Amino acid sequence: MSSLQTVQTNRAHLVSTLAGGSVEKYECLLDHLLSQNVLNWEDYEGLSLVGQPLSILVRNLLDTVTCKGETACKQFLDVLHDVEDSAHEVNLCLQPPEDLSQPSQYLQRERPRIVQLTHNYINAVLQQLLEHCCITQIEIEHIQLPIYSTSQKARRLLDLLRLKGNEPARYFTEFIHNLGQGLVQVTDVLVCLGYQTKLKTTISAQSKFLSTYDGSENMCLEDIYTPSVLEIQTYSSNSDNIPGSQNQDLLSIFNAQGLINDHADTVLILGDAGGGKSTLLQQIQHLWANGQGFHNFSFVFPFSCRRLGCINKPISLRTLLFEQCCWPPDQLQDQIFQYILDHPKQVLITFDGFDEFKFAFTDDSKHCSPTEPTGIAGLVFNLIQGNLMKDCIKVLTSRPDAVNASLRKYVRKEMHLKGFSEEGIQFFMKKHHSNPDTARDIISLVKANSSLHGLCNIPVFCWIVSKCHKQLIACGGQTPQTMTDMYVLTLKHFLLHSSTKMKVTENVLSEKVHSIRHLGKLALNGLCQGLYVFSYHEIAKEEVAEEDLSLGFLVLSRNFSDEKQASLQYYEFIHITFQCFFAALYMIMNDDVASSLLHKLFKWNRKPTSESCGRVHRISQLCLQPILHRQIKPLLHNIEIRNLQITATFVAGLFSDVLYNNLVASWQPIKFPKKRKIIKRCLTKGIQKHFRSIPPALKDEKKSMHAMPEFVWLIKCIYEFQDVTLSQKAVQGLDVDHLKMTYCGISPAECTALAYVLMHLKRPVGIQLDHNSVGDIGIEQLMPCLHKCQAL
Ligand SMILES: Nc1ncnc2c1ncn2[C@@H]1O[C@H](COP(=O)(O)OP(=O)(O)OP(=O)(O)O)[C@@H](O)[C@H]1O
Repeated sequence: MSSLQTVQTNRAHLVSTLAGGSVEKYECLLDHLLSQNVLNWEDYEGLSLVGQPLSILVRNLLDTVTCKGETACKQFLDVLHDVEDSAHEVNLCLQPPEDLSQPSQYLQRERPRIVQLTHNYINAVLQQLLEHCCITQIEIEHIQLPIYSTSQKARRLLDLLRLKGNEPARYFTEFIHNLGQGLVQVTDVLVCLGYQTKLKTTISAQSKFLSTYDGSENMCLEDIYTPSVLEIQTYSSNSDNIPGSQNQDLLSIFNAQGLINDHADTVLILGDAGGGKSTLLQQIQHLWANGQGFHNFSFVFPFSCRRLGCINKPISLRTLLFEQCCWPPDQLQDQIFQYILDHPKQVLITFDGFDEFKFAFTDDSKHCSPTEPTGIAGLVFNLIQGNLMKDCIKVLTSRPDAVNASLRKYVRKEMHLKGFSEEGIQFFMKKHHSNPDTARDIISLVKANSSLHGLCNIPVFCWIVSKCHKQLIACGGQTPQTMTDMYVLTLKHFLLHSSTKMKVTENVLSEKVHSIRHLGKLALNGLCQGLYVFSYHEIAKEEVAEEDLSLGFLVLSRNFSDEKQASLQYYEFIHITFQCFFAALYMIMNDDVASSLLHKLFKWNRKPTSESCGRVHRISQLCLQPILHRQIKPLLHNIEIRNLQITATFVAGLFSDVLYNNLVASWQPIKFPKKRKIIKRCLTKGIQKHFRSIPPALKDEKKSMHAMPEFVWLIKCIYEFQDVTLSQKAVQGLDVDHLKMTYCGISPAECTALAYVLMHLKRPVGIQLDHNSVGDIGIEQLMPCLHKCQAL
């Protein structure tokens, strides 16, 4: 009997078997018939109408096949036989594409196998195609309709690709084929795509909101993110034309411009406190996780050095990635980890806040095994060096001070984050306030007030100004001059808003003195012990009550608090600078804090003492342990230098006339006048010591002084103190013709302070400010001292 006759005589049987079977089986049959050209697309479309009863579709199929004659019927019977046979065991071996100029034909020929191969991972596949702009989100939504089974979704995808032209089909063909020459690699990658989807979901949720906003404001990153000025550090001797030093976008972090060391994998991003380093990383992670950028990375593993520092047991790379970022299904762990190791170029690892890591970088010990556990410091350092995950890009952010020369050997590229430009400030204000009138008022306020303007290029200050705009506008002419003024303003803002009962006219500082004291003690003890995250028990021990927590300065640590139970929650200050601010408040308001301690605050030694070397070990043990109630005095040495400087700057600022009077009226601390005198003396002596170290001029040469960053810090403290006589006194001993301040990390805020002090110079000097980020706003800040500049 011919095949045609077989089909015709067995029609009733075929209809009842096929129509009584599953839709999946019928559609699988169609896939095979299409792939073998028994059916053409027109036939296929007519035979795969959704919503039609299966019996009608089967009858139509038999009609179509019989109309096509003997050969078609034979192929039909063979295919039917194959489909029946392979119901449990499908041959998934894809044939390689011979001719990529005809990708649609390949996809049609391999259709049954592609459907089988991809349907379990269809979400991940669709995501991959979206990221490569092969399909759109709306198309995905159509494919993902809940009426379709996963196989049907895979078929809808293939149907769509046929209509989308050559490029998407070619990408998909390559994608499917490049996965490997066989089943194992194909599933490897698809399994990894599943893991990628999970990782993206986790990171998307983690990066959605800005972490350091107080609890009352749930600010979405994408609603507020403002591009900051990012510059490539080239260390070119020619300061007039530094190639690539201009503002860069986020993609430039990964391109080849400005490479210092081709063989290294670590990109270093430096920036000052509150300059936006964490936010920048968060934006990269957010864009990646939401398929909006950085598509060349299959996996992004974000780490906070603050959190890593608290891992005090040996850990392997594998555990680090899976435990800290995203846990894969148990049975797939080996496969996924092997894929990660085999494809390091597809992996991005970010380490945020290296200055908080508490371990100084060293390349002493080599660790190359991805599965053997080792100490967390060794693991991170070996990743940075490329002994682990060579060729995988690591992005490390840090405040400048924490990076030593031995780390620099492994830096591929160094970039500096310089905060907001003029346009950035305005952009931020407009994003922060949906009411255009409010945004306009704040922008005019900032523009009209030079010192405010100078501060606002640092994002965290921009946020403060924006948040406290009502008080600022109400201040009238008396807007904040210094960084400390800004923090006091924020303090009052938070205190006022924490209680609905409090009236603006009441002295909030005096009302809430106990809360400030509790938070201050916690902050200072924390700084002294390198603690930035506090357990519920530590908080309770420092007598920080619910009422103090409700002020909003301490927020739940996103990294640590997974549990719902109060006793398992961890808190951190909304920003590290606020921890420094509260520590400073505590030092000046508390008569128990000895005045001699203030001397120490301003006389720290840059070289590590034997005690501070030992800190590395001690702190790792202390991390997340209850705070020990020790004397504050001996531990002051242990404060990380940058934080110590910020705290000292706040201490100086709290003694400015305006704040001094305000705080005396609120708290009446007995030792206040004495402490003020000490600070004044420390600052004068500090700067004079600096001048005394200037070597005498060589014969026929001008006498010049090369300022160190500490000089700029002292000037900043003097500015914060806001005392004209102190400024005059500070520079009266400066007898130079040329003041070189290159590489001193000077931004507009420092320019304001420099102008405030240098305007009292007895005679004009030449000032050299290359390799800082002065910019137009900085020059504007320098105006008051320009008459003392022979050359700038
Ligand atoms: N690009 C940005 N767009 C909008 N807001 C920003 C941006 N960068 C920073 N901010 C604001 O400034 C705050 C501080 O920024 P961030 O924590 O990123 O600074 P940082 O450089 O990591 O500081 P630190 O070194 O002290 O940890 C953020 O919480 C946010 O409010």
